[in-house]
Amino acid sequence: MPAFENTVQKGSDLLQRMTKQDQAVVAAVTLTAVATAIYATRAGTSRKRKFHFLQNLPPYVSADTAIDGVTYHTDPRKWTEKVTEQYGGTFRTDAIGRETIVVSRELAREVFLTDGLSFTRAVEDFTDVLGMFGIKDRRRYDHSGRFVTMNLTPNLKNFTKRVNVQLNIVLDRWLGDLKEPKVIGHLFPFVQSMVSKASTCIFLGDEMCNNDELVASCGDVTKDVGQLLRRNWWTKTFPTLNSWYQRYIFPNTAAVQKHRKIADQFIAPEIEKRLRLEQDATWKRPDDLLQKLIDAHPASEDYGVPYAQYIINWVFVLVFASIHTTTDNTTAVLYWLMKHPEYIDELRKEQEEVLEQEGTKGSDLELTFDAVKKMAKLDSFTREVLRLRTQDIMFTHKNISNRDVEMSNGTIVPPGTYITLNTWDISFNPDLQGDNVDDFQPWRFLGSNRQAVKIGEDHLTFGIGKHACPGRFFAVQEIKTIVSLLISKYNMTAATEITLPTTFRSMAMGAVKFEKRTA
Ligand code: HEM
Repeated sequence: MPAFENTVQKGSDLLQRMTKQDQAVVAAVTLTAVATAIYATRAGTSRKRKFHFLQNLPPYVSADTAIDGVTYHTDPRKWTEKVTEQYGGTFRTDAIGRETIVVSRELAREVFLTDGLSFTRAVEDFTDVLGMFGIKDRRRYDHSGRFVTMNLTPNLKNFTKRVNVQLNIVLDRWLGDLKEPKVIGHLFPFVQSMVSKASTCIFLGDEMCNNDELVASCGDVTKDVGQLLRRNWWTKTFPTLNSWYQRYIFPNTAAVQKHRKIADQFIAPEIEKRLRLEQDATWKRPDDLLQKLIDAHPASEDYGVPYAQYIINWVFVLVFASIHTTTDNTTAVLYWLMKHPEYIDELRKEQEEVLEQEGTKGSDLELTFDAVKKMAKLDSFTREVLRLRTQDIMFTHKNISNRDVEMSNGTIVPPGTYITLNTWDISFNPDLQGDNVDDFQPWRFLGSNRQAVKIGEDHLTFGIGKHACPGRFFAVQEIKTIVSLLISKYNMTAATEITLPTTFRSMAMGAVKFEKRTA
């Protein structure tokens, strides 16, 4: 018997003689050895990259490097500012948890528009929400942008009415008739219940948005799935294992299965019901995105998974893109307002004037689509908050091609590596944003034709280019409607100190007191 086969045979005999516990120990040791080898190889590669003078790479600045007393972790905005002053616009860092090249504002458009550089694929490398939710063949959902542009945005006028009805239901539940003032400890859950109820109404229809379990699931699912990663710190340490784990292990965890089960229980029968009713010529098609998804994807075609599953996956593609992002930004706008309550009166005055002009004052539905659109001060306020939130480095893209991508300033992005935008250089640049960039100036964009939905190199919250967020019209409309409703109905004041976030990834904090407005 040749030596190799001999060794394999001996190994196999040995394994068979072992107890179950011994076999488990051998398996664990082997797995650890493989993982350590992968990690060591990656760490070696990353160390090699740090010899930038040998490879003509930009300088490397670790997130732990203190510059004038600040590290990325203690003050991301200041750190980015200091690094930019010291090293220029282009540098490399590990501040996003993996090594990336960071480039300045001149390259913003190019990063978003260059073929081979992908924002979505970079996001997936860090948090593969769709994969974790068990959506495997994700290229089938690549036309989500087109779907939203064709089916959500053109119907905003009609949808705003229904959004309003749902928002009022949630307000009644949380605040009732407010005989006594009420303090809400953190605004996020309150805002999330409004956004998820309103979005469920538009996505799944008027009937299903009365199902509290389903609405709560749509609200919580993004956070619950995201938290799986945070709880498993080691997935960050071993990036290769991370992707594998996200796709094959997380979909089976209780947190994900809970949301899948709720969707199967409530959405699947509704899809089947609608398919049956399609045969009935007198049936009135519901006006919601679920119906538009069914219409756009004929049940007779093969989608690789059962039809109801496919449509449910689509619903969750939309839920993941919209509910958490809108909640997060609405919460931010409200906290900025609590930090600067001196602007509430001006916003209320604008509201009164617009409602007078629109002739809706005092009616059941005061805040129509047109009324909310006309609130220019509120729009500028919203955009100013979005500017101040994009304050350090963001929008990591990955080179998904198999060749080097050369940027116009000569920076090389090797295949499989990351390039990130220096958003401090964009959001705090006087040429792009005007004077006093460090200050909160809510009317900064008033009368300038730079609305919150107007994307460009000076406003990157929604991306730019062919994949720019198609849901931004709905999102901004929702943010403005929620703020308008709250300031018109309640007197809101800070009940504790309000702290504003220092990075896009962190959140404002503070309790807010609500009192019923009498006038
Ligand atoms: C304030 C809330 C929101 C923020 C900050 C936001 C931000 C973004 C960003 C940065 C992108 C990627 C852009 C790019 O790749 O260049 C994106 C894509 C997308 N967003 Fe939003 N979004 C928000 C709300 C929504 C809403 C309400 C929807 C509605 C369903 C939505 C649907 C989508 C879709 C479908 C895409 C993928 C577009 C494509 O790949 O072509 N988003 N969003």
